[in-house]
Amino acid sequence: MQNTIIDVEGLVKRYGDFPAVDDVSFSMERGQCLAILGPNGAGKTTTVEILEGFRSPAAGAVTVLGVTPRTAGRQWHNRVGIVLQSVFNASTLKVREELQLAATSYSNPRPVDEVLELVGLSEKATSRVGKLSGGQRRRLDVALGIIGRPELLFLDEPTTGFDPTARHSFWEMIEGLRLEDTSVLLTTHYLDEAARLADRVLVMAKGKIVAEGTPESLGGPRAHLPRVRWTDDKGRTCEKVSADPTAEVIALSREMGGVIRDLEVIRPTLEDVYLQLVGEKTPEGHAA
Ligand SMILES: Nc1ncnc2c1ncn2[C@@H]1O[C@H](COP(=O)(O)OP(=O)(O)OP(=O)(O)O)[C@@H](O)[C@H]1O
Repeated sequence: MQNTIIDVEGLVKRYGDFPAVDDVSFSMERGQCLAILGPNGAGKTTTVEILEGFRSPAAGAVTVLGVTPRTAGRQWHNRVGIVLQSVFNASTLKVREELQLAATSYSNPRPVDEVLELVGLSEKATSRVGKLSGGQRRRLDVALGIIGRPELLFLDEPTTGFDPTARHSFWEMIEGLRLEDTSVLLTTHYLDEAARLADRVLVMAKGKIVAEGTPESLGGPRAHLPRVRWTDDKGRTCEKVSADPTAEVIALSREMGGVIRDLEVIRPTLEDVYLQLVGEKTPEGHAA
């Protein structure tokens, strides 16, 4: 079985003259969860829609599961699960019926009740699709994406509209699917979601990849250094980036005669690193 399941080389997509995706290359290995992050309009959905076969590239080469998505046949579609960014589902069916109908398209679908349980919709099995709340509809979208037991699952902003409990259940569900070797390509604006689920992260901005790495290494080692923050004797907030915060705190404690006012040691989250990468935040505070 091949290990590279997504291979993108020099991908370009223009809308008129506007380069929505501008010479993007990356690959994804089987079993990985890859998160594509980036501000609104960065080109994430356009890239993913090309990988899903919904759009044609202007230039570049794309293979997904060894096949060019735009011309892929039914067999390929059976191996791929897709949860689009927003889906208008005008179905008049009940939730279980909707899933039963979807399951008939696949050769080896998951049992409907198992899927209902996985996405937390068992109690809504007999409700009409049109009567679901926004978050419940989103769970149904995810259920429709996974019912065919896909090898590769595309999730475009899957937890938008979920309450915090539902998001945590969703993450556990994805972790469960990954234990069954499902590869996942995720786009999300929730950095905690990417940090929790992804092995690798790509950051896109203005149609290009501006950074890539693991959630722990993105942006280089300096971006992950902890900050020691405190209030000095004049009431000013001070901050120092340090590879050795313990030494910093000991030195400060000596200097300040024991108690360090408002002491905090802050480890940058993926969100902090991301915001610096896309230029929406500069390191704050002033050094001592
Ligand atoms: N069908 C279209 N016609 C013209 N321009 C488009 C079309 N679809 C997207 N664009 C433009 O291409 C750029 C990239 O859009 P895309 O939807 O890929 O971004 P995104 O990173 O997914 O954004 P978001 O986080 O808001 O979903 C945007 O500037 C958008 O306005």
